[in-house]
Amino acid sequence: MSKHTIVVCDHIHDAGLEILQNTEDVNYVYAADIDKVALLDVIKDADVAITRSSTDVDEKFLNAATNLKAIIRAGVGYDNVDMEGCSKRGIIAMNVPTANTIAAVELTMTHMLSCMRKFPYAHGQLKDQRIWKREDWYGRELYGKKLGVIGFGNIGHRVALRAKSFEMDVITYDPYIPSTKATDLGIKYTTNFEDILDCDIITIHTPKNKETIDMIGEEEIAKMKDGVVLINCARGGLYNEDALVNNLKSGKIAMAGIDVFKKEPATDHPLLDLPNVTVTAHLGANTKESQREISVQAANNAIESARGIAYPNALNLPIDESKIPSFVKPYIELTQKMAFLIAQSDKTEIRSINIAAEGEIAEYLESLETFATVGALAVSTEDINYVNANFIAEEKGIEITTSKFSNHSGYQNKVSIKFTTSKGVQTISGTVFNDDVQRIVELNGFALDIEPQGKMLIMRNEDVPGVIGEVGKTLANSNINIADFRLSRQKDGALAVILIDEKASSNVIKELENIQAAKSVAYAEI
Ligand SMILES: NC(=O)c1ccc[n+]([C@@H]2O[C@H](COP(=O)([O-])OP(=O)(O)OC[C@H]3O[C@@H](n4cnc5c(N)ncnc54)[C@H](O)[C@@H]3O)[C@@H](O)[C@H]2O)c1
Ligand SMILES: O=C(O)[C@H](O)COP(=O)(O)O
Repeated sequence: MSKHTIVVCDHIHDAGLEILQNTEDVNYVYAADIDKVALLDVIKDADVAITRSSTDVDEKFLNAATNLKAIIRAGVGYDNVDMEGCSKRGIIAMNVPTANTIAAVELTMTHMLSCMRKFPYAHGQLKDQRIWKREDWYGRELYGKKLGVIGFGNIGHRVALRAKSFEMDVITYDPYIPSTKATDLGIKYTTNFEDILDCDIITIHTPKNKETIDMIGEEEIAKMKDGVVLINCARGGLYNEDALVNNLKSGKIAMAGIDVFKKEPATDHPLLDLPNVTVTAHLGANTKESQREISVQAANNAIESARGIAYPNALNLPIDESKIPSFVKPYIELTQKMAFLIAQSDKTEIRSINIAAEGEIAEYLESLETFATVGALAVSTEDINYVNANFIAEEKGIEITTSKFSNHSGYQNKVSIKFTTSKGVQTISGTVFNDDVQRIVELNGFALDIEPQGKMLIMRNEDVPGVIGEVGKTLANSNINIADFRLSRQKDGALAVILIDEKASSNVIKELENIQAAKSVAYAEI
C-alpha cells in the first residue's frame, strides 16, 4: 500500500495525532518540536502539512516542500500562508474555520471584563504583594456602555450577543454583511465607521489583510472618547501598535486587552511595559475543547486531501469562494464525494460525465463541475486537484458536460451525476437538508437516503427472500460488522447499500457475488 506522508508542523491536540497514527495509509511525521530551519528538511517529504500560526508558510517553506499537495491551517487566520505561492504550485490551502470560535469569543469577553475591572492588577496586588487596598480598584461596568464590534463574522456576532446579555448597547460595522444579519439579532448596524469610534469599548474581529491592517491608527483614536477601551483578539496590527502604545501612555485609551501582536512571540513588546493593558500570548484558540475539535478536523481533512477525496474549507480554489453563498459549499463537497463513490464502484475507463442541477444550486454548475471532476479522477489519477482537474480530464479524453433542470423532483436543490464508462451508465443524485446534512438520494435509479461517508458495499440483486440473511452470514464469516443496511426496491430488482465497519477484501466481494440472487457487488469508501 502506498502511504501518504502527513507532517504536523505545530502543536495540535493528541486526538488528531492519534487519528493520523492509526490510519493505515498515513505515514505520520511529528515535527512540532523541531526548529523551523530543521523543518525545511522534514517538509520535503510531505504530501500534506498541518500548521498553526507559529509556522510561516512562506517562499522558503514552499520551495522546500516539493511534494506538497495540500496544507491544513489548523485554525482560522491564514495571514501566515503565502496563498499565491500555494496556488502557483497547485497546493490546496485549507483552514478549520469554526472550531475555535467559542474559545476566541470567550477570551474576548475575558479581556473586556478584565480591562473594566483591571482584574490582573487587582489580583496581583493581593496575591503577589499581599496588599489589601480595596480603594485602589474602582472599576467600570459593562452595563449600559456602548460597544462597537468591527467585523460581524463567526466571532464578532457571538461577542455582540454576549455583550447584549450584559445589557450593553451594541453596534457593529461590517460592510460585507446584510444589515439584517445584525438587526435580526437586536444589534445596531452601521456603515459609518465614525459610529464605532464614538463607542466606550471597541473590539475588532476582522481577518488581517491589506484593507484591515492599521484600521485603527492615530487619526481614528483621536476621534474616540477619552478613556476608551480597545480589545484585539483577532490579529496583531489591526490596531496600529505605535498608536496604541502612545495613546495608552497618554491615557486617551484607558485600557487595552490584547491577545495578538504584529510580531509573535512578543516577549519584548513595549505594550508589556504599560500599566493599563491586559495581555495574553495568542491564547484565543487555546481551550481544550477547541483544540481537540480543531485537531480532529485537521487530521481528518489532511487524510481526505492526501487521498484526494475532498479538500474541506479550501481557500484557494479556482473559483472565488467569497462569491459563493454558504448554502453552496455542502453541495460542492457532496458532488465530489458522489463522483468519487461512482468512480470507485465502476473502476473502468470513464468516457463522459454529466453534472446536472436543479434549484438555486444550478447557478453554480461551473464549481460543481470542477468538484465532480476531482472526485471522479481521484480514484485513478495521482495529484489531481481543483487547479489541474479540468486539464487532466481533457487530456484523458473525458467529455464533461453540465445541464440545468427546472425544479421538478420535489427537492429544493438537487445535484445529479451521470457517468458513462466502458461498462455502461451509472447515475447518482444528492441533496442537502437543514443547511449542512448531505444525503445521497438516488443511485442508479433507486431511491435512497444515505450519508456519503464510510465504507460501503453496493449490491444489486434479485428481490427474493433470504438475501439479507445471506449477506449478513457472508460478512459475519469474515468478521465484518454491518453498521447499516439500506434497501431500495423496484419492479426489476433491489439495490442495497451496506455500511460496514471493516474494509471488504476482494475475496469477500467474490463471496457476495456468489450469492445466487446477486447481480453485482461493488465496494467504495468515502
Ligand atoms: N486570537 C485567536 O487565537 C483567534 C482565534 C480565532 C480567530 N482569530 C481571528 O479572529 C478574526 C475573526 O475570525 P472569524 O472566525 O470571526 O472570521 P469570519 O470570517 O467569520 O469573520 C470576519 C468578519 O470580518 C468582516 N470583515 C472583513 N473585512 C472587514 C472590514 N474591512 N471591515 C469590517 N468588517 C470586515 C467579514 O465580513 C466577516 O464578517 C480573524 O482575524 C481570525 O484570524 C483569532
Ligand atoms: O486564527 C486562529 O485560528 C487563531 O489565531 C489561532 O491560531 P493558533 O492556531 O496559532 O492558536
